[in-house]
Amino acid sequence: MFVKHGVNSGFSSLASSAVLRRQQFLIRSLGGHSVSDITHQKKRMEAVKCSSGGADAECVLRAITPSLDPKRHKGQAGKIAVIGGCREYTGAPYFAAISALKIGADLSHVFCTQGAATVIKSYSPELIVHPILEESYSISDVDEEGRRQITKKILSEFDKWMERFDCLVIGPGLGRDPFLLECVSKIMTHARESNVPMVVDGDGLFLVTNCIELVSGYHLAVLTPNVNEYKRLVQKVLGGDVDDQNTHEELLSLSKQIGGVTILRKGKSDLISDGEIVQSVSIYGSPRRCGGQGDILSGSVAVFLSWARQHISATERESTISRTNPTVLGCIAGSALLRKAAALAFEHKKRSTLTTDIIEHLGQSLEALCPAS
Ligand SMILES: NC(=O)C1=CN([C@@H]2O[C@H](COP(=O)(O)OP(=O)(O)OC[C@H]3O[C@@H](n4cnc5c(N)ncnc54)[C@H](OP(=O)(O)O)[C@@H]3O)[C@@H](O)[C@H]2O)[C@@H](O)CC1
Ligand SMILES: Nc1ncnc2c1ncn2[C@@H]1O[C@H](COP(=O)(O)OP(=O)(O)OP(=O)(O)O)[C@@H](O)[C@H]1O
Ligand SMILES: [Mg+2]
Repeated sequence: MFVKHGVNSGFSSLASSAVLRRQQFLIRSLGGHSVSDITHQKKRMEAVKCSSGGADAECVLRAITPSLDPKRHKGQAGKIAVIGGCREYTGAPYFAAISALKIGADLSHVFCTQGAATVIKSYSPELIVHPILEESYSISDVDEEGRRQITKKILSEFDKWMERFDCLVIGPGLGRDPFLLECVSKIMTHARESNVPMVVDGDGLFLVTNCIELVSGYHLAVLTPNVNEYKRLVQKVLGGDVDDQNTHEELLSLSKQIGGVTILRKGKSDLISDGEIVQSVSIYGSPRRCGGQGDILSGSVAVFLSWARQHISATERESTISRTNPTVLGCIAGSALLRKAAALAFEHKKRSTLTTDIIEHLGQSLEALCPAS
């Protein structure tokens, strides 16, 4: 074990005494690294330590959250798009998209199927909903050429908007319809070509696990697997079962194997790796495991990732935080905020705590860490 866990601490960083062991592990498990690679990794590891000697998630969250500056215009605090929502699921994309707004993004879009769109719009007038996706059942009488035309239209509709987004969230409530997933894989390819960051969750992970090239080597991609999704990823990429004795090493190898994609493994503690470092967030959350908490997380990570990128481009690369991978910072902040909000919601609602209650506490949790004025 090379990650030190602080009691109730935000996120625990690599203890300096563990750096050497970590280097040895990297050399053993990853192989083929030059001395300069290792030195670079060592620098990165040191970079994630706070000046106080023990970085914590709240410190990251505070650093990357932008102030409410009256000079800023609409859109500068973030434009997020969720790609998800189908016949079965309308809650998941709503949770992700509304969480992004509640945290402080200016605009939140949802790209979903027609049937899901009306429902999602009725949940909230704040969301901008695009009913562009199609599932196989709605085009069952369309021939091959017709399907090609539909795919082309979906892509051109999406492309009109794509470059305006600071981050995409791909997968909450997307479903597993083959035609729809095929279209979404093309959307992902376009987004990647345009360097648009993406958080892949839920059925997006089902898609990516079966077609790892979609994200492999893409440094602006974040995967947020739950226990099942992680198991499937490990089986596919590392070719074995999950090893609960070596969680950090396994996550590091998994991320490395997918070319440095950032992975947030959800669980009792959230573990985050970009193939170079491993961080854990273990702030006390809630004992309720109602569905939808992962969706809040994916929307939150998208916003914080965008803010982390803004923060890094606006500051000297000298501070500890600004030298850390923005995708990792986004994961740390998103995880910390969700857990705080879940804890607050549980204090009020106990056994009846639902995802909507947690969403209602996102603002209060953020305010406690970063007062608006
Ligand atoms: N209120 C809402 O709208 C919410 C909607 N949600 C949305 O639900 C979707 C799935 O996410 P999840 O978390 O249930 O996935 P996960 O833990 O892998 O599966 C659990 C078990 O179910 C099965 N299974 C799942 N989907 C299947 C399918 N289409 N067809 C067949 N089997 C399927 C799966 O089987 P397996 O794949 O392991 O064989 C496993 O045994 C995703 O879009 C998410 O965003 C959630 O965010 C919660 C709130
Ligand atoms: N055992 C646990 N103890 C405390 N917190 C947990 C536990 N498991 C998950 N969490 C928290 O809940 C969040 C959502 O994780 P979860 O595993 O429920 O995702 P999910 O299954 O994708 O959710 P969803 O129902 O939205 O799809 C994680 O970020 C994590 O912080
Ligand atoms: Mg999920």
